[in-house]
Amino acid sequence: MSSLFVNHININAITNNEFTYDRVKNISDWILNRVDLRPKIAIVCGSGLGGLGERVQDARIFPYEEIPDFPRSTVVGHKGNLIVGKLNEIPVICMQGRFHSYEGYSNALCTLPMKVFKLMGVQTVLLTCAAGGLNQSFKVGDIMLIKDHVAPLLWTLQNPLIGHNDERFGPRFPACNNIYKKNLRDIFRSIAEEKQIELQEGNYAYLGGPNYETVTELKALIQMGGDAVGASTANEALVASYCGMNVLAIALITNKAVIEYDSQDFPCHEEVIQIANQKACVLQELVTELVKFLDF
Ligand SMILES: O=P(O)(O)O[C@@H]1C[C@H](O)[C@@H](CO)O1
Ligand code: HPA
Repeated sequence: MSSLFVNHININAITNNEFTYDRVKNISDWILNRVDLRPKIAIVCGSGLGGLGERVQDARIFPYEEIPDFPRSTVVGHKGNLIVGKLNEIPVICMQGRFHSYEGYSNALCTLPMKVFKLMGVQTVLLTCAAGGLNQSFKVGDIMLIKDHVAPLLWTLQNPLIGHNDERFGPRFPACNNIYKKNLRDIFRSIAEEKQIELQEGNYAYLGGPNYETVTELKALIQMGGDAVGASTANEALVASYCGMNVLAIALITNKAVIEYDSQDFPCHEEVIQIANQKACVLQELVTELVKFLDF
């Protein structure tokens, strides 16, 4: 077993057979037994966006390596802490760092936290990520509300719902035409308007990474309806929605995808982190306000 991984989970398991109800319940109970709060909102912090976790008050911080059967964060800009506490007085559980398939994790494992949230009683999942802008009208630093996704990787055996289906999580054949809830997007938009923060809305194209995309791939993603491209979020949104939780997802445009052949511009993770750090406070402000409206 690689040193990156803890406990008994086979991280190469492609299907969700590895992540049985009992195993997920064990993780959920482990967390619930250590906190008094019962958060109904979960927040996932994307690359460079973990600062949100520092806003959580009365925080109980669990490094991922302490949580049984939990993977570890290996990416720069992802601290690897699960935080339970209050944001703007509202109980939340916050992932300071997520799991990506390019880290060597199957998508079933990348999305395991969504099932843990479900068994903890979470009702709304708020996903954040860094993404490259495909839409030519987007600027670096823009915030994009995700309306829908296109996810070629999830058309393959990397779909996290493949394998035995336990109906206690969700249905065998979940509908996916309404994952990113309009009412939540409307709330988020009105908060942004009130704060006079410009907001974009569009579709997130998901690929597995770790390489950035070729020009032809980027053109194909645009043809498919993508407005921004990234290596996370769609897999989590799929599983959260399958589990019956409400999903709101926000992408910070950290770079413009380079869509010209022979360009000497190149995307890089350092730039992604740098822009995310610069713009994180705007996103944090919006999310901090938002949670007040999500604690139904
Ligand atoms: O976790 P997110 O989706 O925010 O991370 C993005 C996508 C890649 O993991 C990485 C590329 O720089 O940042
Ligand atoms: N492509 C893929 N993932 C990303 C990008 C990108 O341009 N920017 C941030 N995450």
